[in-house]
Amino acid sequence: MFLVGLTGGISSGKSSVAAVFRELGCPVIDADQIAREVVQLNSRSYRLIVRYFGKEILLENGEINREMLGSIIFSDNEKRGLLNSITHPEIHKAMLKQIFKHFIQGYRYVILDVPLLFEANKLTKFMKHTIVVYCDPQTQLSRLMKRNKLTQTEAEQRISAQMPLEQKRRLANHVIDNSGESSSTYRQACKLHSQLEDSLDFLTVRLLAIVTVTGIGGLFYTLIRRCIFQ
Ligand SMILES: Nc1ncnc2c1ncn2[C@@H]1O[C@H](COP(=O)(O)OP(=O)(O)OP(=O)(O)O)[C@@H](O)[C@H]1O
Repeated sequence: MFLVGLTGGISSGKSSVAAVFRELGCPVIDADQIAREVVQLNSRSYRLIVRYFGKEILLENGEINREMLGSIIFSDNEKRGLLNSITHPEIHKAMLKQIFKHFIQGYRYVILDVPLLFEANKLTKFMKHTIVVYCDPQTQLSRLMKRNKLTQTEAEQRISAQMPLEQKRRLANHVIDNSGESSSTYRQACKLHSQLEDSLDFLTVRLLAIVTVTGIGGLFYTLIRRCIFQ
């Protein structure tokens, strides 16, 4: 099995493309969803966040006010680092669990939907392929304004707070252009899915797993034989 990173810009169409891959039977691990799960009430990360950021960041129902936390760390590098050091290990652990589950289930590849894949950078080295969901600047702006009910200035501010989509496009080894109709995006995703399914990259990890399991099994067998026959 191998890992494929799916990323893009705000409102460029990552969720829409992820939905197509799911429909095609490919497992998609959603980093945003995991990030929400690891800070759920009374989890380890939750307790640490409340300890370091105070009860002011809680909503009335006791859950973390993610928007408030987001605005606190937006302009404070030290606090962002602290929050990342609390949540990232938990997020990575949860991701690894899901990756392992899909590996055991025999999937050839798994998609990791990580909006800040290139910004975070740490994960890219584990990705055999990277996909950027691109759309032209005008389309991205109008879709964002429409979806989030933002003014043009607000939407432009959100877009410019991220790494430029053009730059992400150059960093990726596959690009799905979502500037047009959904049907065009669907066709591009289907084509890429067949290409990834046909790739023999999945064999590397499978062979490695077989060699490891056989090696460990052989070692145990030798040890047991020695214990019995000595
Ligand atoms: N090909 C398309 N044609 C028309 N609208 C589209 C198309 N693709 C996506 N959209 C719309 O654009 C908006 C953004 O799409 P989507 O939620 O998939 O993007 P995203 O990259 O996951 O966004 P974010 O990361 O900001 O949550 C949604 O309202 C979606 O319905």
